[in-house]
Amino acid sequence: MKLYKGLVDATVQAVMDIFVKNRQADRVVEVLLKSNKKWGARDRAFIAENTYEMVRWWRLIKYVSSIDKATDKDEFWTLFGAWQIIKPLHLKLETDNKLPEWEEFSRLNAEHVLELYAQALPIRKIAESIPDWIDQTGEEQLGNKWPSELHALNQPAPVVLRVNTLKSNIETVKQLLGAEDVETIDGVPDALVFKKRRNVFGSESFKDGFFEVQDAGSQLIAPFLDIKPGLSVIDACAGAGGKSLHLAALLQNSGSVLSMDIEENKLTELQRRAKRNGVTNLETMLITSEEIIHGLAGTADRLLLDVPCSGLGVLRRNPDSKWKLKTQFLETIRNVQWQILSTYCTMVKKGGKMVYATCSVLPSESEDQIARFMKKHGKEWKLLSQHRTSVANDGFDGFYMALLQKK
Ligand SMILES: C[S@@+](CC[C@H](N)C(=O)[O-])C[C@H]1O[C@@H](n2cnc3c(N)ncnc32)[C@H](O)[C@@H]1O
Repeated sequence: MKLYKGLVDATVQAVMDIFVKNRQADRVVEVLLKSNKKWGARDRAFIAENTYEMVRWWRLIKYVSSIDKATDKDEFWTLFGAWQIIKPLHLKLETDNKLPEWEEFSRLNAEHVLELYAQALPIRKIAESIPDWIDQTGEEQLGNKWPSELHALNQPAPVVLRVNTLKSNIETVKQLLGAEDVETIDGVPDALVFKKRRNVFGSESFKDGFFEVQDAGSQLIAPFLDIKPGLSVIDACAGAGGKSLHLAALLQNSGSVLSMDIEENKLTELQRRAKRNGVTNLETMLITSEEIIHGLAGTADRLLLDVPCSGLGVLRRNPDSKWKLKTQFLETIRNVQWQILSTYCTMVKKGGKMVYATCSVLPSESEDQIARFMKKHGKEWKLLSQHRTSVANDGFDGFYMALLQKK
């Protein structure tokens, strides 16, 4: 293993910013990589990979370093060094684990680190690096499916694209990106996945709106809503519009998409993306009170409720969220989900359809909410189908979707 001090220092600083200053990992990496134009592609990959790996395996790394709470830079260097010692074993890589003889690594005893690593392996919450309460909740709610799901959620996610059929098609995008570098995905008609990780945001075809980056599981949600050209569709938790853009493409720019959210900045970003995507049938609306929802009663042929959730189905993309999530948040967010589901459903017309979706592996945010809804509203609603994607089973992020029809 060849390490360069400047790159290690940058990585150590990034990890410190994430854990000490409580900054978001993807933002920290983005800003850091922009700050030094001299770094080449390999340097950037080194910093990004090692930062994400350390965030992902944080509890394990602290355990093998015998550091409970790191606050100063020396400790972060030690944690980095410990990760380099166990990394080849833990990620099954064919690289050696000998550290350079730098002063910064002088506190580390490689033999002891490896002993502690062997001790950690049988303890799932440490070996899989997850807070006690998430491990316990996962086990309670997923039973024997939890260990494999948790393990899969700790693997880095592939880069998946959704080809924007308003502007291009899968064959053209394949050629533009290099047909030998991408693959199609069975059952997800507009998806292309990179064989090797690649940053696509700088490419001309991205700037031209030929594709968006969107996980395969997420790409199943808009079609699940049974979209046909000409329909009027509401996406009530639209965020920055990943699924709104897909809905507009499935409508072939006919009918209408009304994208709503409670956060204005997300809707502004959505409008920017809609323009790049060549979307012409979409409007945004900020939700400022429940009156806005009542005012749209009975207007939608289709309603998407992509509700806020724990994000425990997308941990491989946002590994820092496992350290930031708190038990109390789960309780609160379930109430918000229920509130959205039971109030916003009034926007659907008779005979219209609604999809309730989460990016959580937990039934309490997903199947249980729909079961509760059907118990209360079974006279007015029919549950047509439910579907779950699983990182362990199909390699897609962990999404849940339920399709309901208003009688
Ligand atoms: C899972 S995210 C949506 C992701 C988005 N649909 C996409 O595909 O990119 C959930 C969204 O719900 C929004 N939200 C939270 N509470 C809400 C509420 N009461 N009504 C509507 N949207 C809400 C959040 O701001 C967030 O953007």
